[in-house]
Amino acid sequence: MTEEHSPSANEILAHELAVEQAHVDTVYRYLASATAAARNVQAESRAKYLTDRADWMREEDGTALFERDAFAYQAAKRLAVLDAEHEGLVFGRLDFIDDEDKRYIGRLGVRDDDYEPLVIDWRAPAAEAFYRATAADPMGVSRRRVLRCRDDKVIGIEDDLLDEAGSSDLVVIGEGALLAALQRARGPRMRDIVATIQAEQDMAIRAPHQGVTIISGGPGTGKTVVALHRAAFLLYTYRKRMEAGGVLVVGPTDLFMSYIERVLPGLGEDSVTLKSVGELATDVLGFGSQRVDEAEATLVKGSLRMLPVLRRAVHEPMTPENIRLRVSVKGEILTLEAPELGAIRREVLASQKANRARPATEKALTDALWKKLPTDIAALLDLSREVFDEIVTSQASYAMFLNAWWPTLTPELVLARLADPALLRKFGHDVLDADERHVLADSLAHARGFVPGGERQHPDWSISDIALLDELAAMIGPAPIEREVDPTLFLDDGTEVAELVTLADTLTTTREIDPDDDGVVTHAHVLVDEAQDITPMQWRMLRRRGPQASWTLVGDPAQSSYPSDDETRRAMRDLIGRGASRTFRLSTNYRSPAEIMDLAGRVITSVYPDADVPASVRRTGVQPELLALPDAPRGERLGRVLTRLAAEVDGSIAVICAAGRLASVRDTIASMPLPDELRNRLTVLTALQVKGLEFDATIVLAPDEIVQQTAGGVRVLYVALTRATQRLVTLDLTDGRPGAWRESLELPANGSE
Ligand SMILES: Nc1ncnc2c1ncn2[C@@H]1O[C@H](COP(=O)(O)OP(=O)(O)OP(=O)(O)O)[C@@H](O)[C@H]1O
Repeated sequence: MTEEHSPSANEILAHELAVEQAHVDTVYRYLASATAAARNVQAESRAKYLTDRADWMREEDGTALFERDAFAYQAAKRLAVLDAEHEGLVFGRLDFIDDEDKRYIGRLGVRDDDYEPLVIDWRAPAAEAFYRATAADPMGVSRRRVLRCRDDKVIGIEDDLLDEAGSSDLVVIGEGALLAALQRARGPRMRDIVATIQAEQDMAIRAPHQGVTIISGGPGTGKTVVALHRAAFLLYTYRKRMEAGGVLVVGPTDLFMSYIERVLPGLGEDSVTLKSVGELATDVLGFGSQRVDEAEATLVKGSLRMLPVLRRAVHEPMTPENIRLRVSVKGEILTLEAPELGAIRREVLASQKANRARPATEKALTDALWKKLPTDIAALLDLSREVFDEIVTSQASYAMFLNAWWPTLTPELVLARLADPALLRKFGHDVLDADERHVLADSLAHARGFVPGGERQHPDWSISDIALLDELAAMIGPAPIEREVDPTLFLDDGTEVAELVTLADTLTTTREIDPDDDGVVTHAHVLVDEAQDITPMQWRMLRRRGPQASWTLVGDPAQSSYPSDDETRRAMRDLIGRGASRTFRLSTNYRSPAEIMDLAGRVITSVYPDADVPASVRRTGVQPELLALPDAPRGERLGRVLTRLAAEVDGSIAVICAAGRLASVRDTIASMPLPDELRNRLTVLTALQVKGLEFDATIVLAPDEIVQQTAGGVRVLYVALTRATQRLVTLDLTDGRPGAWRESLELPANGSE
C-alpha cells in the first residue's frame, strides 16, 4: 500500500515560486529580445513600409509593427529608469472565478509576439480589479496574488482569496501583502506601493485629470505616495497632454523632495518636475531658498495683506518726494513738479508693468513738457514736436532724472526697501499693525541696503520671501533687454560709420518680447503635497505656474504650520474657482501603529476637535514612552535612550526638536560616544523639517518648545508625534515634570530614564 504524499507548506511554496518564476523569466526574455530588436528594426521597417508598402505589407500590419516597436522603445526607456533595487517588473497576478485565464500586473506593459499581454501596466483599466476587488465585491477575481521580486527573481508570494466558494483548488500563501510591506524597515527614500495600493487609494489615483482633485486624510494615510502614483497614472493615461505641458509635483522642503524622488523612477517615470515650495520660482528669480522664518514673520509674509504693501513699494519712486523734472529747451525752462510726476506715474502703471513701461513713461513725460511750452513760443522757435523731443531726451539732466525716477527694477531691490521701517510704515500703515511692521522689517534686516550687482549677490532670503519676490517679479515684469545706444563708430582710417551691425545684434534687437512672457515655466498638471501649509501668497505663486493647469491638492488641515485658516481657504477657493472638483478622503494610517496614533490623536483633538484622525492598520503592543528628564545631565540620558531604541528597531531613528534647539542637540549628539552603526541610522531634525518624512523610531525632544516656536503650534507637534513606524519616545525637558503639552491629557510619565 502506498501512502499518498501530501505536500508540505514549504513544498507548496517552492512549487508556486517556480511557476511564477517561469512566467517572470518569459517576460524578461521577451523584453530583452524585443527591446534589442526594436533598436534595429524601427528605422528600417518604417522606411521600408513607406517606400515599398504595396508588396511589403498591409497598412494594419505596418501600424501594428510601428506600435510594437514604439512600445519596445518606450519599454526600454522606462525599464532603464526602473528601480530594480527593491521590487521587480512583475508584481501581481489575478486569477478569475469563471475563467481559466490569469492576468499578470507590472510596472509596465509587456506583450508577446502575437501582441498578447504577458504583463499589464498597473495603470491600465484592465489592472483596476487588482486594486479594487474585495471579498464583498470580488469583481470576478478569485485570487489576488502579490509577487515579491528582487530584480528578476521571485522571492515571495502573498495571496488574498476573494471568492472562497468558487476557488477551492487555488493555493493560498502568506498572511497578506500589505502587512508584509508595512513590517519592512524604512530606508532614507520612500518606496512605491504599486503592489499594495488599497481600494480607497486607487480611487484617488485614477480620478480624471480635469479640474481640481483634493486628497485629504490624517497622518500616514498614504497621501504623498498616492499623489505620486497619481502623477504616474496621469502620465500614462493622458501622456500626450501631460508630457507636452509638463507635470509639476510641489512639496514642503528639499529634504522631502529627496525623500520622494525615487518613487516615480521606481514606477518607470522620469519626466515629472519635483520642486520644493522654496525652489518654485527659480524659473523667474534664478535662485531659491530653504530657510524658514520665525513663526510671526511667516504669518505676515504669507498674508494677502502683503499685496498692497508690495504694490506701493513698486509704485513709489525711489527718488525724494519733492523731486521735479527740469529741462531747458532753447532757453525756455520747463518744469514738471512732484504732483504732476505722480499723476504720470500712476497713469502709466495703471496699465503697464514698471519694467515694460519706460517707453510709455518717456512719451508721457515729453507730452507733459510739450504742453508746458507756450504755443506761440513753439511757433516762434519754429520747433516741431520731433525736434522738441530730441532736444529734451538728449539732455544729461533728463537722462539722470529718468534713471533715478524710473530705474529698471528687480524684485530684490523692491523687497529690500521694506527693511526700512519708515518706508514700511508709509506702504503698510493701513494693512499691517505696528507689531507686524516691526516683525517684517526685522526679518528683512538682512536685506537692508541691498544693491543689485553689488558685493552681495543675493541677501539670504527665506522661503516666505520667495513668494513675495515672485509676486514682485509678476508686478514689475522682467528687466528689459538692454539695447546699446548706437555709438558712432570710427574706422581706422577715420571714416565715420553710422552703425555696424553684427549677427548677434540683429538677433537681440529683432527678438520679439511676448507681453505675457515673464519667464514663468507653466505646467499642465500641478500636484501640491502638504497643501495645508501653502500660504495665501504662495498659492498665488503656484497659480502662476499653472494658469491653465488641472490640479491635485493633497493635505491635512490638522497638520498645518500656517494657522490663518480663513485666508488660506479663501486663497484655495480662488484657485479651485467654479471648475470641477472632487474630494477623496483616506482613512487608514499605514505608518504609525495604533498605540502611537492614539496618543497623537488625543493631543490634536484636545485643541482641534475636528481633526481627521485616521485608524491605524496595525498594533505593535508597545506604548509610546513619555519621559521627563531632570535638568542635567541630559546628554547621557539621551544617549541611553538612543542606544536602547537602536537595539529595538532596525532602520532609521530621528531626534525631532524645535528650531531653536537644533544646533545644541546636534552638538550634544556629536560629542556622544555612539557606535558608527547607530550614527548612520540617526538624523536630528526640526519639527518643520520632518513634514512628510518617516522613521522607524523617533524621539520628540521638548514638545513644549515645538508648540511655542512654530506658527502651527500643536499642529506641528502632531506632525512630530506621527513620524514613527515602530517606536515613539517623548522627552520633556521641564526639570522632571511633565510638559505642558500633556498636562491637559492627564498622561503620566511611563518610562524610567
Ligand atoms: N497601500 C499601501 N501599501 C503599503 N504601504 C503604504 C500604503 N499606503 C501607504 N503606505 C505607506 O505608509 C506610509 C505613509 O504614507 P505617506 O507618507 O504617503 O502618508 P501621508 O498621508 O502623506 O502622511 P503625512 O500626512 O503624515 O505626511 C509610507 O511609508 C507609505 O509607503
